[in-house]
Amino acid sequence: MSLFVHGLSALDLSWWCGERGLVGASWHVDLLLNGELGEDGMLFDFGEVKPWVKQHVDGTVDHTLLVPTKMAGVSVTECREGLCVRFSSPWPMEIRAPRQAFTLLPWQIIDADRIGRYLSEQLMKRPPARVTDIQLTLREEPIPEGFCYGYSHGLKRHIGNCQRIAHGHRSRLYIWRDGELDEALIQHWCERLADIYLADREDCIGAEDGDTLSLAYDAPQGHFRMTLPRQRAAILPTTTTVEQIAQWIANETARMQPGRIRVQAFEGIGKGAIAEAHR
Ligand SMILES: Nc1nc2c(c(=O)[nH]1)N=C([C@H](O)[C@H](O)COP(=O)(O)OP(=O)(O)OP(=O)(O)O)CN2
Repeated sequence: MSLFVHGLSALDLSWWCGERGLVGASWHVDLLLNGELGEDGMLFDFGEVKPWVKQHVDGTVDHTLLVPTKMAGVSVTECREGLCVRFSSPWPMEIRAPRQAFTLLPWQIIDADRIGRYLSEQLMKRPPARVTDIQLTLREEPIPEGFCYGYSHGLKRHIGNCQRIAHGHRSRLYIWRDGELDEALIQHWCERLADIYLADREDCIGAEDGDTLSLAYDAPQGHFRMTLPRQRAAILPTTTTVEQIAQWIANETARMQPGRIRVQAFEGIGKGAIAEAHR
């Protein structure tokens, strides 16, 4: 007998890619269980399946930076903050943060299917009674070409795991000008915000004009530090909540374009903010 749950939870995280660098990702979590029926006629109560899996993914990969430790140019060492992780290709980045901000995977590359198998294996270490096999799969939300943006960030004031300096999202973006959906504007922003790091100006340290951007903040989970090429980041005048991202896009767009601008920015799957601005 098999039991399935589609869209059981959503994962929001960042991962390091040999071609794209720091990539923000959001995935639906789907689950398939195999096993035997109990006397209650169930394989495993849906009411128990969901918190069991959600607790596991939230406590492991969710809101972390996935690091392929066997990729050439990746190094992991201990440091005062916890772990210092350095990447050299396709561009250099260093992050110092508490251990819980990273998921170290002894792989050369990261891919969604493999993460799904990894999580399935972890869950199978302590399977519920009567469950003989677990298949967890990660599924991208289908987003039309040109309407998708992806970023990484950290929210130092968040009491939960969003305070981690490099977690990210893959999301929809819609922009209207004077009530009309403006596909050219959307495409412009999606290209500008592809695989970008969004930094809060308040967290920037060091020289304002060099090629390297350094960020630092302290949050409830510990000290977070990061350096990356300035061209891989966009600096916002505020914190990078989705409300402020939507407002920043609206304000910046209104500065360049006449008319009433309305921005609907998602943060991951199924949630986000709407902001307006006009010139
Ligand atoms: N009003 C806002 N609340 C939160 C924001 C935000 O921008 N505006 N942002 C975050 C984090 O960035 C976080 O990455 C989003 O987390 P979310 O997936 O909602 O949080 P959970 O994992 O706890 O929720 P699930 O239901 O488990 O997906 C947080 N809040």
